[in-house]
Amino acid sequence: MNEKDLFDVAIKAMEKAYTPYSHYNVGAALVADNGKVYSGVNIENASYGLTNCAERTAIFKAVSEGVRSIEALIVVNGTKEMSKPCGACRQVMSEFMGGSAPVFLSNNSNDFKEYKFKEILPLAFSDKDMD
Ligand SMILES: O=c1ccn([C@H]2C[C@H](O)[C@@H](CO)O2)c(=O)[nH]1
Ligand SMILES: [Zn+2]
Repeated sequence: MNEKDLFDVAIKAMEKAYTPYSHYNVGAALVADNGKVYSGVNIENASYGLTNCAERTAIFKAVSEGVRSIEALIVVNGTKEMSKPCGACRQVMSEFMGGSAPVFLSNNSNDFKEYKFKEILPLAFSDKDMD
């Protein structure tokens, strides 16, 4: 699965985003250690702070099926602006991603910026060595 395939999965997943408050749709897709691909969307709430981002939804779906390591992750959104995961999601990523694992930040138009995880969360508070 390359970043283009992962992009297609995330864009398709994004149709299911639940965003009655912000109308800002986000989709995420990841490749897990078991070879499977998991997707997630943002899920908002009338109590705004309880919103779960697309990235964490995808990660929590994977981990709840036994995944403990994420090999690659992409984030798309419904606009032309590139996605930027929030701090909470970056911290959750640090639990399951190695420092060199690729994170693709994208938009709705198949533009990519590829980062190593450690580039988007330097000095991570983590149990692991971020290599
Ligand atoms: O990387 C991001 C940034 C924001 N959001 C969501 C949270 C909220 O539903 C909406 C606006 O912040 O976008 C994500 O899911 N992922
Ligand atoms: Zn987030």
